[in-house]
Amino acid sequence: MSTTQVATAPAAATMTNGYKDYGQGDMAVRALDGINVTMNRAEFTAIMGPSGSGKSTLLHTLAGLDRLTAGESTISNVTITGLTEAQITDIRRNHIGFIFQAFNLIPSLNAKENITLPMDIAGKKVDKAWFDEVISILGLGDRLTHLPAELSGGQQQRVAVARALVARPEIIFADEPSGNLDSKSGSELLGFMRRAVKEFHQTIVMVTHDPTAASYSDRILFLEDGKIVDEMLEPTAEKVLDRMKRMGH
Ligand SMILES: Nc1ncnc2c1ncn2[C@@H]1O[C@H](COP(=O)(O)OP(=O)(O)OP(=O)(O)O)[C@@H](O)[C@H]1O
Repeated sequence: MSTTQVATAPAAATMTNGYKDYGQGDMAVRALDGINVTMNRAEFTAIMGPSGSGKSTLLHTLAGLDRLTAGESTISNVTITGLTEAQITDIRRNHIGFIFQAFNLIPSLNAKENITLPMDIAGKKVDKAWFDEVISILGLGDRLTHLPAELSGGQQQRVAVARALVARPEIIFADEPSGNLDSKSGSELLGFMRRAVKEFHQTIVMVTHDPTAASYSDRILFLEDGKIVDEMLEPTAEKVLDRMKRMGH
């Protein structure tokens, strides 16, 4: 290994001077307004902020689902700004996992097939021991042959989480992952995501409106009008609620 590789501890994802404008002229909206952020490996970051502050836009541009108007972003030390769509798709397949509120499970595939689908598409071999560990921790062992329609909401969400984790992506982006779940399933899911960060050194970036969900993270970034206006380390639900009250939302 060369000394340069030893000397740098690359971030899972970064954005430098990120701007995103939607629309033109009078209709133009600046959704991101000069974002500088580093998502460190093995860290769980939550993104909070009022409706329209740019949370989803930040998640989508970091994940290469949408392009910045100006600025730069990296995944796994690769600058994705300026790559072709095909190259970005390749980076997404190989380095990124997604957990969205709509689970996006394929109705005709059973749980196991849904979980391994991204790896099958990428032509990657599934690590059997790791697969078994994820399934066991998520309690999905006896549900693997079920179709999504035969699973509860919480089980479907756990399948979506397993799908994101099994490939061991560099980084997982989650948009309100516990949004549709009852509070017990939601806290189980968030507890598991936290465990994936602490025990398996997974990197997770999650958008949420929920102070309790955000309290599972290591760090919260607060967005307002497309800018990061504050950061909270080691958050608790009380601290987050208190901050939201002080800021008037
Ligand atoms: N495709 C689009 N075309 C035009 N404007 C958009 C588009 N997507 C987002 N915007 C605008 O950009 C701004 C930021 O939107 P974004 O969805 O990132 O906010 P958010 O913080 O995720 O909001 P919410 O909490 O309501 O989901 C908003 O003013 C929104 O109306």
